[in-house]
Amino acid sequence: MEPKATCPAAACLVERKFHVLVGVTGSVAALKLPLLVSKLLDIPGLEVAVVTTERAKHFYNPQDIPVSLYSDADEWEMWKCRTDPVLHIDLRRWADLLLVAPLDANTLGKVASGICDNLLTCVIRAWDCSKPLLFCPAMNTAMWEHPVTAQQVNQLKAFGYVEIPCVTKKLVCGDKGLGAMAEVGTIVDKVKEVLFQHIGFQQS
Ligand SMILES: CC(C)(CO)[C@@H](O)C(=O)NCCC(=O)N/C=C\S
Repeated sequence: MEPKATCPAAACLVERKFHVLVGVTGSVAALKLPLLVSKLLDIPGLEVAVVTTERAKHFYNPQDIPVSLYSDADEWEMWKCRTDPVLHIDLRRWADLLLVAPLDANTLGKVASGICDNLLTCVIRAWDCSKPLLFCPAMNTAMWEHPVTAQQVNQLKAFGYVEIPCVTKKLVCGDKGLGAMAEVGTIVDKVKEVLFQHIGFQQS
């Protein structure tokens, strides 16, 4: 995952790219994934990879995702015996920032309670909390308004994860209300903000 330096000295001279791992889950807002990845790639110095849940695959075409796209099967393809790499650990090491967009109601619940039954939730479960984790909730308004949602969003914030709040829209099912994923521009601006903070730390 890391660029191979030709020699140790060169390693410190190579300004490696800032690694953004995008997690995508089974909200209809996952149809925005190609646009989100495209806008992130417009930021100089970023390298992007995607981890998808199985349900998210219903909402985008993998041919529209021009970066590495990992799913549950990849973990099991890679690991056959004890000396093989563990994909969710490789990914948590590779990533400097994790952006879960959209975070659907199901995965919100899993993350809030530590369930890790797929590649994405395993990456999150193993996440190094010294690195930024940003999440973009997206779900039907009725789901958003259920009292468990606020409890679980607050639990993720208590972990130190950063919420990019959902917005009010006429949703695809016809309901009008909160639950729409934040606009892609808002999400990308937040990533830039965190990135510049991070670089600021590096340069200080
Ligand atoms: C899809 C998009 C981005 C179009 O603007 C917007 O409606 C949205 O974020 N919806 C997510 C909410 C959701 O998952 N609804 C599921 C049932 S209503």
